[in-house]
Amino acid sequence: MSAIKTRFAPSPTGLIHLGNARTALFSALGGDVFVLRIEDTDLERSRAEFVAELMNDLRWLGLDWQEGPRGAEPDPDWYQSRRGEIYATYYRLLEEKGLAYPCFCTPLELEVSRKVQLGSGRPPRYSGRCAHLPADEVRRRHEEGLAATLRFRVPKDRVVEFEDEVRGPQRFAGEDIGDFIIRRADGSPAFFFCNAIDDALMGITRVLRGEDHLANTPRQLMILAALDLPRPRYAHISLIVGDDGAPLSKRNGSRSIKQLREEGYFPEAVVNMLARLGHHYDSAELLGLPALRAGFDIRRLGRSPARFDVSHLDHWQGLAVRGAADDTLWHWLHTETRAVVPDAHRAGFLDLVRSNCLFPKEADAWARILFTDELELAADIAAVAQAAGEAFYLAAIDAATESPDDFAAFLAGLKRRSGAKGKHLFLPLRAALTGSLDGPELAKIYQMLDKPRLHRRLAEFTYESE
Ligand SMILES: Nc1ncnc2c1ncn2[C@@H]1O[C@H](COP(=O)(O)OP(=O)(O)OP(=O)(O)O)[C@@H](O)[C@H]1O
Ligand SMILES: [Zn+2]
Repeated sequence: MSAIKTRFAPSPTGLIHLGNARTALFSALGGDVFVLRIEDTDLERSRAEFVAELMNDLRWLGLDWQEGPRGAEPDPDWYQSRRGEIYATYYRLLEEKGLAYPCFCTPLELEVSRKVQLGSGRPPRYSGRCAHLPADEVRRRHEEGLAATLRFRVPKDRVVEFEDEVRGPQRFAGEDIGDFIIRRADGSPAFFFCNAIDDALMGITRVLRGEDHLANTPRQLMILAALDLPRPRYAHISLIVGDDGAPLSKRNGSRSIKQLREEGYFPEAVVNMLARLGHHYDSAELLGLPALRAGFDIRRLGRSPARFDVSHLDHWQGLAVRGAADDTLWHWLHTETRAVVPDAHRAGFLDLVRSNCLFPKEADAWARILFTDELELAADIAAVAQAAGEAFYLAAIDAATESPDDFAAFLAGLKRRSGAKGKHLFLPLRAALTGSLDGPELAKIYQMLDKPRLHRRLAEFTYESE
C-alpha cells in the first residue's frame, strides 16, 4: 500500500489551542508522512509571529512535520500567500473550460437577494445573475473598472458523494449549492479553492480536519473534479468544545498551547489527554507518540463533540510529573526554585514534587516552605497550631533535640511527652511546620527542614500566653 500523506493547515491568525492541536495530533498519527502548510491568505489577520509560535508549539508537542516550512519566512512552497501564481493558473483553466465566471454583483445586491430568498422560505444561495453574461458585456464591465469576484459554476445536476472516514457516507446535491466564490474581489483566493488545490498539489491523500469543514468538502470535490486533480480521502473529526459548549476557537480566547506550556504542563500530558478525547485507547497509561501511533485507528474516532475537561488534563499531568526523570523534573522547576533547594536535598525534594505537585508553581511554594524562612501562617492555620498549647511545642522541641534524624523516634517521643495522638498530633505539627494542613508526608518534611528552622517554627508557639 502506498504511504498515507496527511497535513495540518492552520491559519496563523492566533495562538493554536487544544482543538487545533488535537487535529494536528490525529493528522500526525493518521499518516506516514505529515505535512505542514500555512494558510495565510487572510493578510489582515495573519502574522509571522503566529507562524513561529505554531511551529514552536507543534515541535514542543513532538508533532514535527516531514514536509513543510522550516522557518517563519514565507515561501511559495508552503505559504499560501506566496502561491498566487499557482492559483492564477488554475483560475485560468477553469475560466477556459467555462467552469468559472466573473460576478459583478455588489455586496449590497447579494444581501438583498439573500433577504428575498430567506423571506420566501428558500435557503439563500447565489441567484446565478452573472452566470451567463455575454463575453462583450464582461469585457465592458472590466474596462469600466468594476470589481468582480470569480465564481465556480456548480454542476446543478450532479450529486457529490464521498465516504467520510469518520462520519460515513456523505451525499450533497449540486442543486443545493449555489455557484460559490473562488477568488475574492481583491484577488485573494477563497479558502475552498486554495485549500483543495494545495492538498492535490502536495499529494495529500488523507485530509483529517475539524467537522467545521464538512460542508466545504462537496465544493472542494467539485473543484478537484473540474480540474482533473486527485481527490484525497476525508476524515472530519468532532470539534472540541469548552465548558460553555462552544467550540474552542482562536477568536474566543481559548487557552492556548503556549499558555499550557508556560504553566508547566508536560507535552506528554497534553498529547495523552488529546489522544483520548474522542478516541479510544486500550491502555490507560501515559503513552509516548510511537505507542499512540501504534494504537491509533481512524475508525475509533468518535462522532460526537468532545468536551475539554481540565481535570482530565491534570490527571495526565500527574502521571507525567510522577514519571519524569530527575533531570527533566529539575529543569522543569523555576530557576528561583532551583536556587533555594540545597544540593543535599535535591533528590528528596524531587520525590516530594512527584507525589505532591502538578505545576512548578506548587513546587516553588513547597521549596520556600522547606528551605527558606518565608513561612506565613494564615489566621485559621495559626489557630489550629495554637490550639495544641504551649506544652505540646515544648515537648516537640525536646523530642526533636533527642531524635534529630529519626522521625519515627521523634514522633514517639512527642506522643510520650505530650499525650497527643491522631489528628491532635499531626495537624498542629503540620500547621506549625508548613503553614498548611495537608501536603507531603511529615517524615519528609522533618527530614528536609534544617534543624534550627524546625526549632524556630516549633518555638513560635511556646510563648503564646505572653
Ligand atoms: N475546537 C476545535 N476542535 C477541533 N479542531 C478544531 C477546532 N477549531 C479548529 N479546529 C481545526 O483546526 C485546524 C486549523 O484550523 P484554523 O487554523 O482555521 O483554526 P481555528 O481555531 O478554527 O481558527 P479561527 O478561530 O480563526 O476560526 C482545522 O482543521 C480546524 O478544523
Ligand atoms: Zn453576480
